Amino acid sequence: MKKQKLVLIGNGMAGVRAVEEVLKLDSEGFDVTVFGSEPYPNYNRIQLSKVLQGDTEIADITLNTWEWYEENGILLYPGETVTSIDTVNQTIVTDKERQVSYDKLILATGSVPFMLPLPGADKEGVTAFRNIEDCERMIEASLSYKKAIVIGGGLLGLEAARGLLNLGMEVDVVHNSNTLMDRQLDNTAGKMLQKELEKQGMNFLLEKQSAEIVGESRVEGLRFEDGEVVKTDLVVMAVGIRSNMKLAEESGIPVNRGILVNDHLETEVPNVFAVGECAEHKEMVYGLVAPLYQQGKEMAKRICGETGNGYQGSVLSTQLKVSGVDVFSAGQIIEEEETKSVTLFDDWRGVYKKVLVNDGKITGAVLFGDTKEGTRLLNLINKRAPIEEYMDNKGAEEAGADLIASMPDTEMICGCNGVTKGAIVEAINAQGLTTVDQVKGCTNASRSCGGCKPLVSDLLAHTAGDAFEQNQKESICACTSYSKEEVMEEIKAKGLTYTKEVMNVLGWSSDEGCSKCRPALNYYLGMLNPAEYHDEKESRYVNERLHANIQKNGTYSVVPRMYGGVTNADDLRKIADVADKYKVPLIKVTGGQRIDLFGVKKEDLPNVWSDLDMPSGSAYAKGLRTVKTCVGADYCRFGTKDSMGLGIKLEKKFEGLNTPHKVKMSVSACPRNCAEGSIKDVGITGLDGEFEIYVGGNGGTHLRKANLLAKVKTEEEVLETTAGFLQYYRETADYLDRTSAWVEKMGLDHIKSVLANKKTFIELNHRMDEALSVVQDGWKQALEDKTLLRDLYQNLKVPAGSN
Ligand SMILES: Cc1cc2nc3c(=O)[nH]c(=O)nc-3n(C[C@H](O)[C@H](O)[C@H](O)COP(=O)(O)OP(=O)(O)OC[C@H]3O[C@@H](n4cnc5c(N)ncnc54)[C@H](O)[C@@H]3O)c2cc1C
Ligand SMILES: NC(=O)c1ccc[n+]([C@@H]2O[C@H](COP(=O)([O-])OP(=O)(O)OC[C@H]3O[C@@H](n4cnc5c(N)ncnc54)[C@H](O)[C@@H]3O)[C@@H](O)[C@H]2O)c1
Ligand code: SF4
Ligand code: FES
Repeated sequence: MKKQKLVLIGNGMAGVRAVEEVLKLDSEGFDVTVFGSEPYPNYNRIQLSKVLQGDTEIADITLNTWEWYEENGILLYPGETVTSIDTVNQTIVTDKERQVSYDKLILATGSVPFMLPLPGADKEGVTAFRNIEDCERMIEASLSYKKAIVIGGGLLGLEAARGLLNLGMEVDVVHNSNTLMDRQLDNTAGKMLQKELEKQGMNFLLEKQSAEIVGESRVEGLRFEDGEVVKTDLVVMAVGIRSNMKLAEESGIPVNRGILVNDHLETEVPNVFAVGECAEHKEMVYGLVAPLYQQGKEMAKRICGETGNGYQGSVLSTQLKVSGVDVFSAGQIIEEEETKSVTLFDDWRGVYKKVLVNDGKITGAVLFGDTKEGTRLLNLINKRAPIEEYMDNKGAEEAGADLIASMPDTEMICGCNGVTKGAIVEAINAQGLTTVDQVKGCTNASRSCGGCKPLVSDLLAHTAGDAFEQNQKESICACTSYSKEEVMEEIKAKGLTYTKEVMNVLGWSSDEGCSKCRPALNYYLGMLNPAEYHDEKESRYVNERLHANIQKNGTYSVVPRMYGGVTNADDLRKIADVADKYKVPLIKVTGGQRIDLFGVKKEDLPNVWSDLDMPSGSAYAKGLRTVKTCVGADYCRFGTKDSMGLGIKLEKKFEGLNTPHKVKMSVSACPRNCAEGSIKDVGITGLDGEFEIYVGGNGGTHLRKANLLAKVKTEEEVLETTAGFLQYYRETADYLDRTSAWVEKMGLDHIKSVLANKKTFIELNHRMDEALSVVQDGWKQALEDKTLLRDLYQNLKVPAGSN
């Protein structure tokens, strides 16, 4: 049967989940095309709070990898915005003038942050907090500026404020009412929350009306209506969101506060659906993922021609993601005339619980300081349970009964994803799951805000018993319970030689593995057996497979190697000729002292490399990127050493080496450290008669100053110590750990003691030499292998917006 064309506008959390639901019901029925204005695959927007707070990284919040789209045959156009819909001829047009027809269209355009229309709101230093760019903007501001104001004391504002405090800024939160989170908490809980956050260092300006953002081109202060001006370098607006429905409205699809939909998420226009924050269902527009995911499930049934009761609306519950503060609320928050409540207020322990009752039925709850009962209360509110049900169980809990054991199977464990205790227990028993990650992989529980992780963990301990206890170690991914160390042991003991074999022999739960374990296994296998192992291109991330970095607009960047940042007229001429011939729109000098050609079309990549005839700079690789050097003794009057010469030697020695994550190095010829060794994975400083070797520095999001590993006398010793350090990192780090994280994990003293052991040091160097003996240049290898060339550059299914 001919496949139907399903087009999704909006590559965000609600839209992509809805597509997952469609594929679950009918994996063969649709050709799916996805447009997303943001230049990324679908990521967990919720976790941006955690990124800002320094608990996770942007790289770790991807929900659906590039490979996921590819594997499911989905055509993704990232960084491309749909600008109009012709609902009569069933076509859409994008800002790149691409026209695509559809049989079924899903609008999942989300929300736009509401920006207060204050005079001065367009100044530099004023931002929303909605997407990766906003998050990066705040992190960047924290590197140069000291003071921030967050306007809005709701969930978003408080999570942003906690993040900015963690980034070392002073933070004022400006709120227009006298209670924080006034949409989610009552006055008592709001005041307790304020006290707790003040202890953490937040300053509150309550009942304040902002009037103007003052400053020249950049924000310098915020003026209130009462005339007071508070100084600031950054203003974050977190005063709510508005449905993003402009496209729908302009295309004649009926809207109100959102795009109007019925119980099956159908708009009033045939074959056009809307889901997520852009949709309005029964006068409600939702701003949390739980209802959006429920909507997606019901919509998928209708799209796949299945029957269902349709979406019936959701009871909202919220939890603030600020560590050290437990707040939960659900359903009704404030008492009405007929409302009764069960209240506990323990000022001593800082615990407050209020359960609201109408007609003997539980209708809402507010918890502060102890939120263990949150999920249970949400379940009771959802089924409008009689208050006795809560009180009876409360007795059991107080008598010490196990909360998890006493939960019925129908009770919800993961509110975001609608996963019940019964579903998790069934998955644990049927598939022998022993880790939270595995439960996430199989059931979706804990895949969104992560708030239910402790409950999932308790449930695992209760259901899997010993197996869970033994498995407190981190498994590589949800496909297996094996840790990295165990997998490496098994590879060595059983002589395993390729990724599928490892998965097979070690009983992976999925035959194909996943985007987390495939690249990791490929790395571990190659590292353990460099001479024999055939690198599996298909197990690498897409940038590494293509030997180029995909850019926002779907084109690629090309960086030839420029050893030690030193170049010559011939190379510069070649680069200029290539730039002219392929109409390269941007030539940029990088922070690593080389030249980047931006905007190269995918189909031009092989010819560009061939014409350049220079080694690849591996700017895409988990391997040595750059060795930055200062000008050194030959030219600088402070220089004590030939920093450029040593930099070139280091780069020539380690280029092409695979490492768990990217590695950046530098060499400076005096302690003035012009090549910035204190933020490099390996930074060398030349002194009179010796070199200092610093390791584990990081200049990115998680700034880390490098530690002094060793002082040595000669260049030879620098090369050997670097080799010993890098090989030990290669052998013991988890795949995707930067040296900064690894040094913290292992401890500097431990690494020093390993390298101080002469025998171990020689063996590490020996194994490094073995690894280096087989490295190949990525571009050369691709150019020489015609099959590879064809597979990589002609068969790639993700056009990523390419022309
Ligand atoms: C920092 C932060 C923390 C949060 N924490 C929580 C939490 O703890 N719990 C919770 O439940 N929720 C939380 N949320 C809310 C949650 O992230 C949203 O409810 C959810 O992401 C909405 O999903 P969506 O798909 O409707 O919209 P979005 O995720 O915004 O996706 C819409 C996408 O469509 C794209 N788009 C729009 N128009 C077009 C067009 N014309 N063409 C192509 N693409 C287009 C947009 O660029 C966007 O990428 C948080 C939100 C933020 C910002
Ligand atoms: N943990 C979570 O669940 C979480 C975290 C972050 C964001 N979110 C979601 O993201 C969306 C945006 O969050 P939000 O906090 O911006 O929205 P919100 O509407 O929940 O809160 C905005 C707050 O700003 C206040 N406000 C409005 N105008 C103001 C003004 N002029 N001056 C000072 N204060 C003002 C409001 O009183 C309100 O308390 C919401 O849908 C929210 O549910 C959820
Ligand atoms: S690090 Fe020292 S030697 Fe090198 S350029 Fe700077 S001042 Fe000169
Ligand atoms: S409750 Fe949010 S991920 Fe489970």
